[in-house]
Amino acid sequence: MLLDVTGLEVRYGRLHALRDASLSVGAGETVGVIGETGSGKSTFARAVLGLVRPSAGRIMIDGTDVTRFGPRQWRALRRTGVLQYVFQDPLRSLDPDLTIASSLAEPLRIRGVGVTVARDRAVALLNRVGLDAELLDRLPAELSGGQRQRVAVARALIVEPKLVLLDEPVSALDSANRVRVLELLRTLRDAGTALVFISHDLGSVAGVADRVAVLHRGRIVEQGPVRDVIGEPVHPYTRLLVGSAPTLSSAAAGRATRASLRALLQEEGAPA
Ligand SMILES: Nc1ncnc2c1ncn2[C@@H]1O[C@H](COP(=O)(O)OP(=O)(O)OP(=O)(O)O)[C@@H](O)[C@H]1O
Repeated sequence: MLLDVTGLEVRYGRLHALRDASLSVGAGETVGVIGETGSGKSTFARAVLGLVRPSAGRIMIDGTDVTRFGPRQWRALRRTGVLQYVFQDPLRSLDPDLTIASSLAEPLRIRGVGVTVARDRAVALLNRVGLDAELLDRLPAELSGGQRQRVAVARALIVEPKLVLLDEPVSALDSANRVRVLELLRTLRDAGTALVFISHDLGSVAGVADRVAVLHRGRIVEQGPVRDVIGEPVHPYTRLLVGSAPTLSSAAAGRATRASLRALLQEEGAPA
């Protein structure tokens, strides 16, 4: 397993942002994590990246138990490049003061790769994400949002990671750019890179993921192959999600059904 999370719990003070969350991702697999705002998606990403400490559970990355890693161990693990990430806002993944060429080359330069080779590799990666080499000398602010997000994906790929974690990678994009980035993610998946694709939008995830996990109030309430989860959603929250996305399934629910599912969720709703 490239990522093996078991019984993960994260608290912010008295708030349980994640409870007993278990998820594993094998080599070359794409797993979607979906849930509405506040369900704990970003907390899950932050825990896997070592940015927040779990209060219980275990996180294994490529066979290494990272649960109790300190900052120095995390830095060392990040340097191996096994795991890379892309955030919703590409400006968070890209240094605004660095040209695209420098941003792309930086992860390689840190690993001792020479300037010329790093630049050649940057050009190759830009091509791979469908961008022209003429963007190399621009700053992130001089690119469109979709171009920036593709640069962020290229930067994550330049060290040839086994696993890429993407937190809402298409949410800030218009529909044309969303389609482009989703196509790119499919290409990556087909090339054997394992992806964790976090999103509030079941529709975006469904076209890319092999499996999907549904987060609701900090718990994974359902997970399985995309086709099964969409075709036969079991948990009321998943049924509501699927029912609200009529293009995905014949299980599209009418307004009355959606209202009764919401009522059911409210009833079962222990405070998170
Ligand atoms: N640093 C923090 N301190 C305290 N509470 C936090 C912190 N970060 C997140 N939370 C709370 O934890 C819960 C889960 O937040 P999280 O950001 O993981 O949700 P999310 O599903 O990613 O939501 P969104 O889609 O809006 O980003 C929310 O109730 C949020 O208010």
